[in-house]
Amino acid sequence: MIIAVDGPAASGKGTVAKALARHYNLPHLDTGLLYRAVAATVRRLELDPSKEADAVAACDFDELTLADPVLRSDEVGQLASLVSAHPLVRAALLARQKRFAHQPGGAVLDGRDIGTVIAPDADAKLFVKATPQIRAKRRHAELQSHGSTVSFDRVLADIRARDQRDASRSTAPLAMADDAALLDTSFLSIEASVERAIQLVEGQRARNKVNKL
Ligand SMILES: Nc1ncnc2c1ncn2[C@@H]1O[C@H](COP(=O)(O)OP(=O)(O)O)[C@@H](O)[C@H]1O
Ligand SMILES: Nc1ccn([C@@H]2O[C@H](COP(=O)(O)OP(=O)(O)O)[C@@H](O)[C@H]2O)c(=O)n1
Repeated sequence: MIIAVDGPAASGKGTVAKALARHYNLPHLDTGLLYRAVAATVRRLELDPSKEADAVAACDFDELTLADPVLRSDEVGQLASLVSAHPLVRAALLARQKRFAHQPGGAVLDGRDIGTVIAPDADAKLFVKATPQIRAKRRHAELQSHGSTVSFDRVLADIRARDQRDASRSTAPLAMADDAALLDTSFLSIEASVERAIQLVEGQRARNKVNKL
């Protein structure tokens, strides 16, 4: 079974995707980490994130970069949203994500374009959302817990800028797939979000079975 989980920054998609992977015993890929690794590599090599060729060169990043805590920073998140808008960067990361999604037994992936581009054939698709204020509050708390001193206003402004850039780019913009189920986590605890996500996946699986009859 392939489960696609998409949504904007700090909506809770990673939390839900990890919990679904545990529940269904499936491997999980946080695709945002790939774009963050490209961004961190651009920064380390002092390349220009606005130049497509520079960003493409960084797609050949060292695998160890994926475990670097710097990937979680607000700055790298912003840079990731810049480099991810280049069509050739998306193309360079496409095969790896498609392979992960279509491995035997299935997988759970979270990102921006899983249900629309990486796995349009997914058995279940969720689009996770929450208000910008709530997402900024969660991300701010998360960054603080990792020692960051970034202000709440800065995090909120960055989230809004990233939402705008991710939704308006021409290649694979952040968008809810027509056949995705919406999960608004604004007023749900993590436990309630996960419970609802499992219900939605089960609903989609039941619908698929009926459609196959
Ligand atoms: N429903 C929720 N209620 C409160 N906090 C949440 C909820 N879902 C996620 N979080 C917290 O918000 C932060 C961002 O969640 P995460 O799943 O990483 O978001 P995303 O993958 O969409 O960026 C994390 O610190 C996470 O623990
Ligand atoms: N499938 C994906 C995943 C991430 N991204 C980009 O990578 C950036 C960082 O993604 P992320 O999922 O790590 O960010 P958060 O939602 O965790 O804040 C996003 O702002 C997107 O620009 C993308 O374009 N497509």
